[in-house]
Amino acid sequence: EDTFKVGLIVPMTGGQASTGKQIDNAIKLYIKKHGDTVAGKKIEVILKDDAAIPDNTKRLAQELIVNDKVNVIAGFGITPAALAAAPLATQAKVPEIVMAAGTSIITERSPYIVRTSFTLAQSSIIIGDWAAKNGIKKVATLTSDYAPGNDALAFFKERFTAGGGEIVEEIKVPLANPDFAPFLQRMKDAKPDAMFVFVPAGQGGNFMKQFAERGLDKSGIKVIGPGDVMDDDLLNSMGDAALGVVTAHMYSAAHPSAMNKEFVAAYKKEFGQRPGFMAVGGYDGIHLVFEALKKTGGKADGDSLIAAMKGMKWESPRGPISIDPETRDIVQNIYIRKVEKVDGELYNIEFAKFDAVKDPGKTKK
Ligand SMILES: O=C(O)c1ccc(O)c(O)c1
Repeated sequence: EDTFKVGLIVPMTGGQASTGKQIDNAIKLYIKKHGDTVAGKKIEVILKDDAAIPDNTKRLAQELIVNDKVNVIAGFGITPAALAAAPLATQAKVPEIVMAAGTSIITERSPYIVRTSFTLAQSSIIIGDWAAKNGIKKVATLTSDYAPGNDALAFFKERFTAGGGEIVEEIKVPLANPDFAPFLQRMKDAKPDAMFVFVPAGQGGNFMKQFAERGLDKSGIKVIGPGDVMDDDLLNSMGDAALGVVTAHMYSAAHPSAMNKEFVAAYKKEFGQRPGFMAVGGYDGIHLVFEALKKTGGKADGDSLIAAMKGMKWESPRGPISIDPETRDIVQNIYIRKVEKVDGELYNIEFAKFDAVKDPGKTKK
């Protein structure tokens, strides 16, 4: 009666484990700072590891809803996991808070889905325009072969070619354990001005390692993309090969706001490493749940919570954000950033800002 249960389903093991760990850490940090009681209810987070396998996600969501009677389900490290839970959210009228996955269609799959992460379309249109306007003429693309990679590719390509750019090579790599080496050799031979890269969180370190091993860092081929490949939790271990990489994204650990400085310091103190963008999706996702419950005065049914979440606005470590009342998707600033060394550490330094970007990928406008 006076508990409010959050069923948190994230990958804590397997190739996407860094996503789950960042989200779990961020939620712990949020609750440490804000307490665990809202509108007279004690918030209980029940963590489940789906290893980013959608069949697991579906089974866990079902168990959490039916047995544990959770009030919301949250997390969802990859798009197929978020989609697998959508019919259950609809059927049970339980809000599904997407804290990580980034394919545009997700929020259209259930009226109970609200997203606090990002869409690939949001950042890919911006890097597409930027590339065309900044002397990049030929681009080879390398994208992870599943829904968010396809969104990143489609939205980048549309803007970059509209701006006069040419795509000279398109390579798709498998989501699980990709070996980039054979593709990187082809990239080197194709001699594009830049490589547009989308790999999900957790894979950027391996990508940059293989990039440097094949000497591409000295080939004059620039790396550009959405910011996933330069995730802050791995960036500092990539070495100088990452210097100069330009990406568009919603979060940098170097975002110069007072709130972010405090967030980064507290996260580092607690967990011994930098937060990445997945941590911020989790931090804002739990904030959304807390604030919605405050706004309903403790009414915990799905319809009241979703109504409270629509149009909500707040300041995040990433900057000002809101929930689009029409689409339930996140509206946020997208920053263009360049990897630079500051006090001996690598950071994505923001140098341009696009305010309040809505997801450009909705089929219903
Ligand atoms: O599956 C996804 O939607 C998705 C998108 C972007 C990421 O960086 C990621 O780790 C997962």
